[in-house]
Amino acid sequence: MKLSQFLSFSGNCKILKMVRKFCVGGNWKMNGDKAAIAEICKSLSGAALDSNTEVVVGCPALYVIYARGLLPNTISVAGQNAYKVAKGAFTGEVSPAMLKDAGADWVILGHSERRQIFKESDELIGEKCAHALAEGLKVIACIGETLEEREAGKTEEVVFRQTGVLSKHIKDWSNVVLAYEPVWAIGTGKTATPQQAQEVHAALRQWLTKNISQAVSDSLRIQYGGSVTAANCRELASQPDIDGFLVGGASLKPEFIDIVNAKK
Ligand SMILES: O=C[C@H](O)COP(=O)(O)O
Repeated sequence: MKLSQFLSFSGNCKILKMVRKFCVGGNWKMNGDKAAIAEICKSLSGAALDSNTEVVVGCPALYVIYARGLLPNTISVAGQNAYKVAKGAFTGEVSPAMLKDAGADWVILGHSERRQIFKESDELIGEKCAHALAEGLKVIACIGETLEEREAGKTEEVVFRQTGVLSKHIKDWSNVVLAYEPVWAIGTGKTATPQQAQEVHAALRQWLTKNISQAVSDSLRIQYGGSVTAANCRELASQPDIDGFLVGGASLKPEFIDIVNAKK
């Protein structure tokens, strides 16, 4: 093989390695009842969704079976939390095995609302991720800095620390999506600019290369979350290191379909 052919071949391999399937999650949080969930599922079932985008809806645990029964198989269902062990005397908790049994394929872990309101530590979130993966669930692991931390110039320090603790517990990243959600952008209408989000995603990818492996850095999907709407999703989706979204408020509305189709 001539040098020019080799360079072109290796260049193409690099491009192939970079292809990560866009993944959009809707996090319904503690919203909805049977009527509202039926309405959302009906609208998603009838929509023309980009088949190149993976779609996951994060449903309150109580409604996982119900939503699963109403959605097409092309849309996965996620729990929004799960405990770190399979069963036992943990009143009020739900295990990954239970979510799986109810029809969920995914679980969202480490959301900032879990970290801040329910005081979940980095360590507990890491343990939950390890157990959920061991039980066969795919995991959307959330990280992100508060406004105070951003203003103190600590964004990278915080997200690297959170990812570092995850990496102590996660040995195989193939069933993980990382969701970067700056806390100051969640539910506030203040979206990170595409440049701000891209900057953190690119820094995370460099961190992954240095601290885990080039393969994980190339293949791990990093979603952006925080006031994503139909109006801002396309520009965010055009950033090279943004591989999807984790959507809160807008996932309860018909505009979620436009967000799923942001790459179309
Ligand atoms: O999990 C989703 C995030 O908390 C974003 O929520 P939001 O889209 O309502 O800002």
